[in-house]
Amino acid sequence: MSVTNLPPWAPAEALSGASYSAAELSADGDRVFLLEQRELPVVERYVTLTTPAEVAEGIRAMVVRGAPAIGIAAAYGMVLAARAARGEGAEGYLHALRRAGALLDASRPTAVNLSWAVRRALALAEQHAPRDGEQRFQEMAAFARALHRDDVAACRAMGRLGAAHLPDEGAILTHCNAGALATGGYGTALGVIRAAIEAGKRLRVLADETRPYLQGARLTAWELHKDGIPVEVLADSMAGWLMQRGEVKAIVVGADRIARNGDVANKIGTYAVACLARHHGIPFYVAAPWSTVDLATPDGTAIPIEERASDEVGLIAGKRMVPEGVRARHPAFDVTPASLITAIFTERGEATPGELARLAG
Ligand SMILES: CSC[C@H]1O[C@H](OP(=O)(O)O)[C@H](O)[C@@H]1O
Repeated sequence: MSVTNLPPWAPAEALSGASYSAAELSADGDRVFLLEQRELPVVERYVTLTTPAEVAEGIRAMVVRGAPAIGIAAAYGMVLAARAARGEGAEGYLHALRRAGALLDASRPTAVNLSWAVRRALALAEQHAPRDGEQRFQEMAAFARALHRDDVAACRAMGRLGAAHLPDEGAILTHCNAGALATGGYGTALGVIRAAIEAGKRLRVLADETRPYLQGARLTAWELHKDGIPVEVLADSMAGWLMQRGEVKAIVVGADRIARNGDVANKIGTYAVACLARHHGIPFYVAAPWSTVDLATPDGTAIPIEERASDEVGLIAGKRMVPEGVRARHPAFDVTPASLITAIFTERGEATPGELARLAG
């Protein structure tokens, strides 16, 4: 693994459509570039990875995070596996891709985009295994790049749909980071906000800091400030007070897995925000690509919730905040019931949670 302070790709190569990107594949398909999100907003630094195991560790350790972004990173990890297996016959190739897929799929459990991307890569591997090694590798790279491009297009499509539901002016509350840094580019929840502002709406953003990884304070604020979009950061305890004072006009969040009945798994704290929104009669919107919808999961009780290390809560910038010997709970996600959600925006259309299956096509 190597580290650089500048995007290691030529500007024309980035599929994100921005000067930065959560994950990119080199032109030769031999390296995966991840923006080291644990060091933002202070340092913009990129890590260059060359094996599926390194990509899996980058996802587990949250170098790259965000449901669509980790799906894209996993797809790029499968490209590295296909490249390394160019000299293998069909059986050896499939064994190598299955091993890489298992590593990548095991890196984080909640975002369905990860397993969705690995499943699609393995389906392609099954289909082209008998072909020449170089041809398999190029086909896997084309698949992964198309998945990245499709995600950016999906973000822009759902952004346009959602933008119509936002007020002409006022403050929009967000939770966690569902922006370009969590996707292939442009963002889901932040894509709705970007599209609304591009359409002339005079909006500003209240970004929940979102302890303990601080995706809101460190990542959402960094993205929006870079775009010149007005943003203020809130401690997670402040949202209710600002809703009670009438300052919050709407709420838009992302998702990591949407069950068939419309229940939504998202960053821990989302459920509390949704309860407050309902109490104050404020619209609560979810924006997510169809790759986040999991029709095989009947409802939110069946969504696996990632438990992360206690010290990710107990330490802040390496400084101990919880006494030694005292455990800090760390569920990384919670589930917001469909009944608290006003509408879900996807690239296939918008739906109330109960109507989601209608978009399945
Ligand atoms: C556009 S998906 C973003 C989604 O993923 C985040 O989780 P994490 O930062 O732990 O990967 C969070 O739940 C966001 O809403």
